[in-house]
Amino acid sequence: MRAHPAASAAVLERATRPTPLAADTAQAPPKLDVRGLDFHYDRFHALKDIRLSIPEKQVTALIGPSGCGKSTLLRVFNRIYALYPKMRATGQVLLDGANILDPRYPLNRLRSRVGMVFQKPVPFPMTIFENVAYAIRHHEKLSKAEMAVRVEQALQQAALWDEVKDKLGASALGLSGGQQQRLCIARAVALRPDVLLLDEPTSALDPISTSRIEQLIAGLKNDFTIVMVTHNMQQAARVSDYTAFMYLGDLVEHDATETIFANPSQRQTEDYITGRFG
Ligand SMILES: Nc1ncnc2c1ncn2[C@@H]1O[C@H](COP(=O)(O)OP(=O)(O)OP(=O)(O)O)[C@@H](O)[C@H]1O
Repeated sequence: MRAHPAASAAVLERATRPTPLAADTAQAPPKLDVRGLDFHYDRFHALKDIRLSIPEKQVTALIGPSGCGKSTLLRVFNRIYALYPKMRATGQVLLDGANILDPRYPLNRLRSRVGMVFQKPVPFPMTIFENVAYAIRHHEKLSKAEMAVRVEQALQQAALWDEVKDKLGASALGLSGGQQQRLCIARAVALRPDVLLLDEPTSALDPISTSRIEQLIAGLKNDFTIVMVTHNMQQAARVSDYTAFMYLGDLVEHDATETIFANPSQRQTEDYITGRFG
């Protein structure tokens, strides 16, 4: 078995850090439980009978070649497709046991429980404070003092507070790309969701900002269940506890990250992580 050298180094480095044993988390009920999920863009069958258990307060990475369905799966987890009549999902995605694909599951509730951060940071054209407060106001009525505390908490959680505490009234558009992405993370965590979805959160960032976001993710999993799409296998190896490999709409293999990178059970996974395709 020939694992990707850089990814192997990252796995080795991680091995020195304490991570919960797979057996521990396997006993806990999954936070998200995907059962027989199929997804169609009109006639195109983009996800095929996906079955996947996502453990609570762990980082699960979705990897695979371009077009395999990673972003589609991530977007199903907060039902973005519901906006488009020709897209449909069948099967079940249970969040704490309740099927979020059921149209009776209120979209507002889903959006407050499952937050999403996109590839390119998209701050609103308003102040740094308002970027975070705006999201909270949509879901909760807080006093001015409570709001100030919540905004500070969210910015602290996103490791941005120290850099912006003296300019909360300045435009968010004046922040650097890496700071803007952390602001988007602050906006998402401000709602105190259970699950954070990260769609290639560092692909538009420089290496230093990328490293800050990776450190941030390692801390955020104390509070949130994280599902992350990444093209960067070293990043998956460094940051995630579990990795799911997808190919042409199928979920080929899902296991502890160490296992996927050091000893995958499927040939396609091995070929992908050793750089033979993708
Ligand atoms: N809005 C859409 N309408 C029709 N087909 C789509 C749409 N979005 C995605 N697809 C198709 O669904 C498949 C999965 O796309 P998806 O974006 O989920 O892949 P991905 O693994 O995230 O790719 P990438 O790594 O390039 O972002 C692809 O074949 C894509 O062309």
